[in-house]
Amino acid sequence: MYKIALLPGDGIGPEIVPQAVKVLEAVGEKYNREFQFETALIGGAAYDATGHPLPEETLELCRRSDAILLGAVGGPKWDSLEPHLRPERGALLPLRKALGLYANLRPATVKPSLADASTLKEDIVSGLDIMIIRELTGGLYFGQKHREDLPEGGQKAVETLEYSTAEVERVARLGFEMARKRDNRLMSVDKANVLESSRLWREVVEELAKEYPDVELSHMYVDNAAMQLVRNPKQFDVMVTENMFGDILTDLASQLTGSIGMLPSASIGGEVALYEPIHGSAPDIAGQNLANPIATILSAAMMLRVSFGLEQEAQAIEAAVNSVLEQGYRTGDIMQPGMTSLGTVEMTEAILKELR
Ligand SMILES: NC(=O)c1ccc[n+]([C@@H]2O[C@H](COP(=O)([O-])OP(=O)(O)OC[C@H]3O[C@@H](n4cnc5c(N)ncnc54)[C@H](O)[C@@H]3O)[C@@H](O)[C@H]2O)c1
Ligand SMILES: CC(C)[C@H](C(=O)O)[C@@H](O)C(=O)O
Ligand SMILES: [Mg+2]
Repeated sequence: MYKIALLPGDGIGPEIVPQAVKVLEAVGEKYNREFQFETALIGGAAYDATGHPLPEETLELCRRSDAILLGAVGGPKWDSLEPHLRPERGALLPLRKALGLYANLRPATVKPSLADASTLKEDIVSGLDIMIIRELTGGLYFGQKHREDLPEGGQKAVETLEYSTAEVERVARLGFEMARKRDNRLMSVDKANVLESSRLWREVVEELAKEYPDVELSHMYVDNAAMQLVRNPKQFDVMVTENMFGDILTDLASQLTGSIGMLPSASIGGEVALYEPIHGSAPDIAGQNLANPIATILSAAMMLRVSFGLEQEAQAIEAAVNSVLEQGYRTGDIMQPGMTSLGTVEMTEAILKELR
């Protein structure tokens, strides 16, 4: 029996997480696996109910679960709260930190039938399969932050960007290990021409490379990496980068796959892993049955593979998703002429039909 903590959160979160649950239940029935779900509040929803975006009970549930599935947090309703009470800074980041989830795996793969949904030309993206590893508990996000009033009026805002050797080494090691499981190529992305933290990053990665002579290591500055992802994304296999660069590059990469609604993620490195789509709470489409549930459903598939070692079950979900897309079913974000437009729930039903 696998205990899964569900944290739907805000916006489209409470719409998409139940879709992934239905898919997990169907997989459980088919392969005779038992999943037990327990739901907790996080983000704005938790703030509204308890006065804090990350209640102690939520953290405690996560700690005694085998894996966590999160929807998304945040939205305009909570944007003017004090930073420590905001869903992003008060819940999501502290949750990742508290659980020690220092590596975030974000695979950008273009499904065979979706190559023409990309903003790029089909031949540039078809067959694309990149694994971006984003450092998740360091860098600017977790540096010191403060504000100062200036004598001449106005303020100064300060954030520090810090990385230690150990922080770089553990995530880079994961990059090398991942490269070994794939095409033996690792691209480390930094800004070593300007940032001291990136100079250290590069030195540590270079040093570690001695342990992985079979892996072809390259370095690229982040500005160039953004450009190369659009110019010729298939040059990449595994990429590893720091927190903020990874945040930005993965939203960019998601568009190569057709939509941000397609890109799942796994945050690992601690005792219990967290799975979530890379997108946010999409307030503009929330509550309208418009959200693409596939990123969350594929995050559940990653959970089966990475946390539970259920490879066959994970593949069954991925195959069902591919098959539904091949049949021409689309949510609004990946809609193309001649295809059948479905809502969040109907897309899930189509996937469930394939799965059963
Ligand atoms: N992990 C998280 O919880 C997370 C991640 C990113 C943003 N956020 C938060 O979400 C809120 C909104 O942020 P944003 O608008 O910058 O980013 P967003 O990812 O929520 O939305 C960006 C655009 O993509 C669309 N989109 C996102 N997910 C979709 C899906 N599944 N199906 C179809 N379309 C989808 C949205 O409609 C919107 O047009 C903010 O409060 C932000 O801080 C949370
Ligand atoms: C909401 C925000 C804090 C978060 C991040 O920047 O890590 C999000 O953009 C993500 O990609 O998961
Ligand atoms: Mg992001």
